[in-house]
Amino acid sequence: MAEADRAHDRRDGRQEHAQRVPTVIVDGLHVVYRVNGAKTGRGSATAALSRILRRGSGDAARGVRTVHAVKGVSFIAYRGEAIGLIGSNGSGKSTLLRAIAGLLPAEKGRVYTDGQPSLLGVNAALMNDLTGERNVILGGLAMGMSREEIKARYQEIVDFSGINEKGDFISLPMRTYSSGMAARLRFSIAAAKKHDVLMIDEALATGDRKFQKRSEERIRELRAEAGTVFLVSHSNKSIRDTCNRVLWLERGELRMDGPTEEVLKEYEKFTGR
Ligand SMILES: Nc1ncnc2c1ncn2[C@@H]1O[C@H](COP(=O)(O)OP(=O)(O)OP(=O)(O)O)[C@@H](O)[C@H]1O
Repeated sequence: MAEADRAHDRRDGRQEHAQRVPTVIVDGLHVVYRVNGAKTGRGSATAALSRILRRGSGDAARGVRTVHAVKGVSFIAYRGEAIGLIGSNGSGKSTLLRAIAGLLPAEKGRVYTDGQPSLLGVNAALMNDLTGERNVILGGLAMGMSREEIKARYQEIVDFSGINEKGDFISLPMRTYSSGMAARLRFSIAAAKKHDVLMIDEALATGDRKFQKRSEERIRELRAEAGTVFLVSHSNKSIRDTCNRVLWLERGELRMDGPTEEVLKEYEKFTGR
């Protein structure tokens, strides 16, 4: 090939690259949980001793049960995408997100990410005995924001959460909040920062309708800011309103991956809704 052609190809490649930047690559991922002492009637000291003395080193010999939660999942997520994760209870959605966030090891296969993905609700290391106010600072610092950045965005975070709509709750310890209020504050803190990859697990289901609308709006903004958003939800409406692409998991396997409407149509046929 002539040098000019090669240069042209390189330019084309760069253009393509500029248009679709991968943020998460999941390649043949398997995740297996190991549960110790899962069988009943094995809690006694003698049973434990005989387990220790038993020969063999396999999981079964050690009395460990395994749950194969994610089975050979592969996909590439790009910048600017909002990807919904759907599937029946126990299909592996949360497990997949936790593995992408680096919180669970891969049994087989690989996960490549651009930067550190933020998993909402886990990465926000909030403390129940501290006030909402202190938690905004703590959560902000935990996400890598500077004190100045947090100060500048503090009011916006509190306003977005709506915690103070019914009185001065932000100066009370978080343990006095309802689960919905706590979830709203967590979402507001996480959403205050620009994320390369933001993963939200059912967060929208906890707030009331007004807050859901606000958070859906924020997800659209985060997407526009060129990050990638993953959303696990059992609400097909939330998925429709916020996501442009959907991954459908069933029994740990990726059953379908495509545009929201196409996948939801098949999923609704499957669930009979
Ligand atoms: N900590 C754990 N230890 C052992 N098994 C687990 C653990 N967490 C989840 N599992 C199992 O892994 C499988 C996938 O669970 P996961 O929570 O990822 O599903 P999900 O699709 O998020 O479900 P849901 O819609 O009910 O939240 C299930 O069979 C579940 O029992």
